[in-house]
Amino acid sequence: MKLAMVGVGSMGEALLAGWLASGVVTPDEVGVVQRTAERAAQLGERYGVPAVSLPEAAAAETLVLAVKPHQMGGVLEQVAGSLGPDTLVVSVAAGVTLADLEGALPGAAVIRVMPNTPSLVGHGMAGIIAGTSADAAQTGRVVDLMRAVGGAMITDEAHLDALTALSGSGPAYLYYVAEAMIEAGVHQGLPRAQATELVNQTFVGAAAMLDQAGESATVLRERVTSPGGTTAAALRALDDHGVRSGFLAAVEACARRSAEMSRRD
Ligand SMILES: NC(=O)C1=CN([C@@H]2O[C@H](COP(=O)(O)OP(=O)(O)OC[C@H]3O[C@@H](n4cnc5c(N)ncnc54)[C@H](OP(=O)(O)O)[C@@H]3O)[C@@H](O)[C@H]2O)C=CC1
Ligand SMILES: O=C(O)[C@@H]1CCC=N1
Repeated sequence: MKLAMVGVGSMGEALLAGWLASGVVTPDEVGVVQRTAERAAQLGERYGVPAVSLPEAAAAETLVLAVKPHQMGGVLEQVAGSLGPDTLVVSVAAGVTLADLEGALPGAAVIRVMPNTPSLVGHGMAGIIAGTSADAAQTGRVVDLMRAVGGAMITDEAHLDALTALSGSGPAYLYYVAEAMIEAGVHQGLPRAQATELVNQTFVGAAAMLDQAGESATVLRERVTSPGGTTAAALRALDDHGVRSGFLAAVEACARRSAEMSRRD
């Protein structure tokens, strides 16, 4: 089996769907392990991927672990007993360090990835950290998998809390801003459906500009901001309400929580 996944919830399904849509793997090359038979059957219907046993999954070329951090200890114990000699283990869990993974799976090739849910639509962003036993070809294999569903950045574990606070959790901040803008539009008297279409398409357009216009966020913002005009009034209100410092505090809190989750003392 080319790719096995243990835990296919929000993040696991985003990766699975993105990988299958990209063609980097086909359904017959994948096996999934889920806690309940109902969820496994749902994934089978949705993606044509078979449910496999944990020992079968543990012998796959690449084994992706996408359970919640607190569920990882039990899963690693089970995996340790049946890990294939050449199986590459990829964990996407926040707060489960390379030392935790390598301690539970002595000698195994392990790679930590911090992905995000836009992988579902091929616009993910992932940080990748190779463990001590992972070789360049194995790291390259994970880079290829993550590039198939978006961007990939090789980094080191010292930067993972900050990376988690930007790209791992970041989509949630943007959905939060989108929700707030839609609500503001409704307050201005727009029907909710219209406010939603206006905001969603504005996000799509602004994101495409960041991606394709070759200009910084600062330059793009300045181009919208006519002197003495409407945007300047809006940005002044955002500053007055501490939105910029709110983002600084949010990113700090996220990175701090990621670090806390990584500490076992
Ligand atoms: N959500 C996100 O945006 C991101 C999440 N992550 C990481 O991804 C991991 C998963 O998060 P998320 O997808 O949000 O969580 P979910 O709860 O949505 O998914 C976890 C999945 O694992 C399943 N599961 C639990 N225990 C087992 C087991 N022993 N064997 C097989 N399957 C099992 C759960 O099944 P059941 O529901 O039946 O318990 C569930 O489907 C976390 O470690 C998180 O840190 C990383 C980056 C972004
Ligand atoms: O909220 C969490 O803990 C996970 C990790 C990054 C995004 N979601």
